[in-house]
Amino acid sequence: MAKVAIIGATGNVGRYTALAVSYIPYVSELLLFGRPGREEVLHGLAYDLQDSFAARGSQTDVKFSSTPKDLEGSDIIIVTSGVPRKEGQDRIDLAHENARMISEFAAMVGWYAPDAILFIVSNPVDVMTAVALKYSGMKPGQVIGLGTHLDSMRLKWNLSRFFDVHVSEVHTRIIGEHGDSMVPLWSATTIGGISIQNLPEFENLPEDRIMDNVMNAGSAIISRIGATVYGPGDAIATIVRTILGNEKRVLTVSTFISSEIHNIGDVCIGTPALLDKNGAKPLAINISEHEVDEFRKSVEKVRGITQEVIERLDEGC
Ligand SMILES: NC(=O)c1ccc[n+]([C@@H]2O[C@H](COP(=O)([O-])OP(=O)(O)OC[C@H]3O[C@@H](n4cnc5c(N)ncnc54)[C@H](O)[C@@H]3O)[C@@H](O)[C@H]2O)c1
Ligand SMILES: O=C(O)C[C@H](O)C(=O)O
Repeated sequence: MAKVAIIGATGNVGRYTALAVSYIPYVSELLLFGRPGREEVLHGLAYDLQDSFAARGSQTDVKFSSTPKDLEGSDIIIVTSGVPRKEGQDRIDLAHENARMISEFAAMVGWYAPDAILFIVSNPVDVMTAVALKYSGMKPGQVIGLGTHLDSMRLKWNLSRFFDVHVSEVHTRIIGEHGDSMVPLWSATTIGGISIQNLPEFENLPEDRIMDNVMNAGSAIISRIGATVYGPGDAIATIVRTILGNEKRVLTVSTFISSEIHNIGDVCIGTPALLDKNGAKPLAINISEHEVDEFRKSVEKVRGITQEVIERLDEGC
């Protein structure tokens, strides 16, 4: 049985993530963690979750804390703390502001729970995953970000509607930045196990319109309700369940790649990775020439911003 901690549990994503994660059968303890001064809110949230557990007959223990030592013994620590973007902002605009708090939380996790899996959600998630990797001192496979898993799910949904098939019949993935330079892998997309390019409907597929929907999903939700909540929370819970259950599924998370995809790497970015109880192992894959070019651009963008953010942090700015 496992202990899962959520740093940033009082936020929009943190709250729903707590509920979604509590449905995973391997979770015996849920720790809601926040900064000092947030104890009353954390306490209220713990009470409310307890009521939910009572209502559904769950034995999961829910605790709250702002004391770093309480992170000890966690199997997974999810970080959802950070400033979210507002309408009109890009996720990248949050980089410098969120990097400082992520570096501090990562150092705390590296100290108190060095064997845990550290799972970053805060945006820009690829850059924050690299910051967390550096400042936690943990091994690359132990530090993951939500990456393009949610984007891949958004594409899956759009394709299931276009082909009019059950969503579980669609296998697809998006790699690269969780942002404007994301790359859909049409070469790795199948419907009912058949390559999408071999289906007659493929020639009418409105690729640009679908990718527009996927890329703008976050801002379309934020402009209407202020935050994305259920999509990220359930995407996070899938990844947590995969890791705790040692399920060895291949999901597209942000993780450090050295040269796995066509010799491109030295960055934390969304890439297909095998997930088990030890964390993420990026897969070496071959993709089409066009996809390689687009992925290289995405990597260069994310690597550049990551370097700038880490330099500023190292200078203490
Ligand atoms: N990767 C993804 O797909 C994805 C999806 C949704 C949200 N996010 C990101 O997750 C983060 C949280 O989003 P949200 O909608 O829950 O925001 P929110 O404002 O509702 O919650 C923010 C949380 O961070 C904490 N926090 C804020 N400033 C802090 C500081 N200086 N020190 C410590 N903790 C601090 C708050 O107390 C709160 O718990 C944002 O960065 C958002 O962009 C990422
Ligand atoms: O779009 C955002 O800023 C939130 C998140 O990254 C998302 O894609 O839902």
